[in-house]
Amino acid sequence: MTELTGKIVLGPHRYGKAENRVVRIVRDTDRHEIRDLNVSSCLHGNFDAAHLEGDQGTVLPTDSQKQTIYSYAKEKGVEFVEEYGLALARHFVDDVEPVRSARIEIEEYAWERVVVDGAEHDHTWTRKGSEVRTAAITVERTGTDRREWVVGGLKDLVVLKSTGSEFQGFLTDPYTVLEPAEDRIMATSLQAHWRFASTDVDWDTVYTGVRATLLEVFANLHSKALQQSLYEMGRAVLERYPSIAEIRLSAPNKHHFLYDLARFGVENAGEVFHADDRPYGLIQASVLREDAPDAGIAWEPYTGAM
Ligand SMILES: O=c1[nH]c(=O)c2[nH]c(=O)[nH]c2[nH]1
Repeated sequence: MTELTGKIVLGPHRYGKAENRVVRIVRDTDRHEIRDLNVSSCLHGNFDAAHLEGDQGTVLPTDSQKQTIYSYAKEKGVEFVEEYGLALARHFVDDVEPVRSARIEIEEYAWERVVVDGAEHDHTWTRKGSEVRTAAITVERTGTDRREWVVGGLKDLVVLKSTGSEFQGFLTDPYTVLEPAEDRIMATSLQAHWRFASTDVDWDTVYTGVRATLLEVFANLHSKALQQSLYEMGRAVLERYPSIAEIRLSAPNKHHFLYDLARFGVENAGEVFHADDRPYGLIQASVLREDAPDAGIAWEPYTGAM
């Protein structure tokens, strides 16, 4: 047994208010708008004494962070979640002395208008699908220098194609029982997060375009594996959007196994499947430019929201 006797010290630490559920209604006219957000703040800085001595002198309460998050939803607005996140992160870094870096993580839930008598209703919506838009904004101060990173993204985008996917020619070992598939269902619940090279971006246009590009390539590429699909999806995004330095993709392989109907003398030519929920293959890849600017702490997750 190894016995360790080294001095015990405080390691990395940070704190914030996680998962503030902010719903902002814009009611300047009779046609209201809704933004439905889950916002987390995370501060990193000179907070050693709170851990070592119980001294709260440098600790801005997580409750104050929460109040700021709600007040900024009105003061700054949430038209673009990336700008709202930047305003919050800059505030914590610039105005709260002990803070060295601040990270704001945002999930946005989509709503769509109810249609009544053929017309979209002014102030009633239904929740739209499982898909979530995400943004992670990090601002860091070193001396007089300030660095900023914005990572846009989406998650829980469930997508399935019923042909145009194969998986063959794989390495085998004594435990391999998988049969090669030349025509299979491919389905996933996609997570994609893309890091911008700057903060001067047409946020919504890029979001809509990236989402459409991911789906277009998933649909149109004849896929030899999920790995190939992810790379081609990422490559297409970088080719079309020069404001993006890097994209990270994570895709559970939602397996659909051909159901054995031969036992009943019934033919099954790719028509009846069993959708298995676990275990699942989990394929992850990042695609980036060779000249991508330094990612710094852009990818350090806080809540696990992304
Ligand atoms: O697209 C796939 N990639 C894999 O790595 C893999 N492994 C597996 O069993 N099925 C699949 N499908």
